[in-house]
Amino acid sequence: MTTKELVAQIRKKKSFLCIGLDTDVDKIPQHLLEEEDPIFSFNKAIIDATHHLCVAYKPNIAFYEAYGIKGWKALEKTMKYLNDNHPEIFTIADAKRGDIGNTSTRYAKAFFEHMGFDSITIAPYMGKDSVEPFLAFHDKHTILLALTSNEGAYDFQTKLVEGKELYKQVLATSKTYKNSENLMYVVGATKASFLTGIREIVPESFLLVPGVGAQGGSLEEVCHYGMTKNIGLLVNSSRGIIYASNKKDFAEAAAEKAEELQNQMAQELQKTN
Ligand SMILES: O=C(O)c1cc(=O)[nH]c(=O)n1[C@@H]1O[C@H](COP(=O)(O)O)[C@@H](O)[C@H]1O
Repeated sequence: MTTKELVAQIRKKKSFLCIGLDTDVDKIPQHLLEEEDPIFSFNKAIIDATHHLCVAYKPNIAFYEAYGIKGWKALEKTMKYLNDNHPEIFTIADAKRGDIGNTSTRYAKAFFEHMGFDSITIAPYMGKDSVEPFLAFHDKHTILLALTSNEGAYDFQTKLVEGKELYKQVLATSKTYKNSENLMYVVGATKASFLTGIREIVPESFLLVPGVGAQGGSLEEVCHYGMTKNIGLLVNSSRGIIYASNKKDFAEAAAEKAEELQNQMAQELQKTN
């Protein structure tokens, strides 16, 4: 999917919501455990109930890898279901990969070609030759970790390197990479006050912003400091939506939570018109 198509979907649905499919068998409703593939059944029910309210889904790969081959199959089925039924939805493999060049190419093939994702999250630590293999894929997006939502973000990301915070170095340097137009960045919602400085370096780039809901970030602040003419934001919530209920009404409860966020987003979008 191109960025232009993503922006068109955001305007059409009045939503820049990304729903995180962090599907944990210990948290899903008990009755689903009787199904042949509980993880896929859960994801399908969530997708069926929420796809009109969001523009993206972000399966966090750890939640699938944790169940071995069964988890991987559930992920493949989820991606096939999404691509067959909702090709207008932007998909994010939250895999946080990155390795030497030839290995990065294999990761890119796995997620972009085999699994059919539109994008993948990448750790920038290994630098240019570990990121560029992902950028080489046409109409696919590489979402580089810039300033993450967690407490440990302050261990390295905000430290000064040659007089500039490391996350700012990541933003500035990555703009010099080949095919850098395919870059997006992760900025945690808990770090909204940093967004003004971030927008000085990447004024137009899309930002994936996790951390609203369970981690306490504020949607209003994120929009205030981070929104651009072309929106430039995908705001993710995982647990706050998908585990709104662990009873039979889980999908309806998820849709209610998603709708609350979508309503707030529609109001924020009005401000950009
Ligand atoms: O790359 C991410 O998506 C990510 C980056 C970050 O800085 N913080 C962060 O929470 N995430 C992911 O976003 C999701 C947040 O989930 P909730 O806190 O349940 O909404 C999880 O899948 C995290 O792995």
